Amino acid sequence: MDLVNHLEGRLLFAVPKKGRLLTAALNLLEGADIQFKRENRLDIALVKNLPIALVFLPAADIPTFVGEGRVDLGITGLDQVQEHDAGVRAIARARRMSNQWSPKADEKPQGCETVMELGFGACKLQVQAPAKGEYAEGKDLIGKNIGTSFVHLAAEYFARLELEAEGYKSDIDSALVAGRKLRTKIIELSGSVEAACALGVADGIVDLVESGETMKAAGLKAIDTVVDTSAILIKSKAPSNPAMVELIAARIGGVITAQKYVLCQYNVPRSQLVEATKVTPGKRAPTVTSLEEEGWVAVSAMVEKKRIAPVMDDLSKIGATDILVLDIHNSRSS
Ligand SMILES: Nc1ncnc2c1ncn2[C@@H]1O[C@H](COP(=O)(O)OP(=O)(O)OP(=O)(O)O)[C@@H](O)[C@H]1O
Ligand SMILES: O=P(O)(O)OC[C@H]1O[C@H](OP(=O)(O)OP(=O)(O)O)[C@H](O)[C@@H]1O
Repeated sequence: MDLVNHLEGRLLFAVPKKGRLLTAALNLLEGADIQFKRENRLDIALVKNLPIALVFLPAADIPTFVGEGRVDLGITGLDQVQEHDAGVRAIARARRMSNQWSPKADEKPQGCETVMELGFGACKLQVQAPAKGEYAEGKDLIGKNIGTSFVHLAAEYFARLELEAEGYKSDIDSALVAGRKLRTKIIELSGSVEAACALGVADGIVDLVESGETMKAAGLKAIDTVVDTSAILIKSKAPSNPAMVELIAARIGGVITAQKYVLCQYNVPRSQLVEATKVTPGKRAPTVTSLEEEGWVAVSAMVEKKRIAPVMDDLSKIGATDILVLDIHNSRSS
């Protein structure tokens, strides 16, 4: 089937085609009941049960497609969105400087809007330098060679430091740093950035760190954080079908809530209900029902998964019994 000719009327949804975000993104789609079959080597898949087409793209390119309004929704890292935005600022500045900038009245609004954080893909974009070297802070690397795949964010980071070194205050306008001519040399690398210092290509790097293992193995230390990032759902500023965007966002939001919370049910003496409610306030409020036994109530409340063990300890302490913890398969709050 010629998929490209079957896209008419479908909302386009960009998903990372490989890498760190792929598996978690596919799990989210499954939880949201977005059913599709991806043919071998094809980067477009029609969704069977909704008027949507999935477009599999590199995480780094998704902000461009969404930001230009070519694709309505996307899953990517905040780092990638910020890198894209920094690139747009640099181009805008270059155009302004060369007097080529003329806004068109009929132009579609550009840029991505964050719909929600997705709760996976957490890592940090950090400035790193040799662990045994002389560089201890970002400003020590001014005028040096910096290897990175995040050239625009790295350039803005060093532009800020260079301006600060020249006496500017620390809350410098982003329009001033974007596309600024630098003393620091930003060297674009597309992967294995951590090798750049050991091989003499760079004095420092700007790269992602999750566990810190790669950085440690390469003899590097983190000296500053540029972006604290995780995966986000983004939408274009002028989506083709806003109602479908809302529907998908609500479904994905429900899956994320379900992944984050468990349902805690227990019995407690009514005299302890105020204390119990403090321990399990629920998302809005706990559900309280009377028990056949005089003076007792049954309580049910959503609790963050990561807090459930101490919550159970506290409930036991105040006299709760029959404490059950149930997984939530899916949820919807509005
Ligand atoms: N340990 C990690 N290292 C890199 N990225 C991570 C990590 N953990 C989460 N991410 C997120 O995953 C996104 C995609 O990175 P990843 O390296 O997997 O992409 P990719 O498309 O395979 O790119 P490349 O081919 O350049 O490696 C990053 O922008 C970041 O938001
Ligand atoms: O802190 P860690 O858990 O060790 O993860 C960080 C590493 O992971 C990423 O690289 P990736 O493995 O995606 O390969 P790449 O170097 O080719 O981008 C990133 O660029 C770091 O090198």
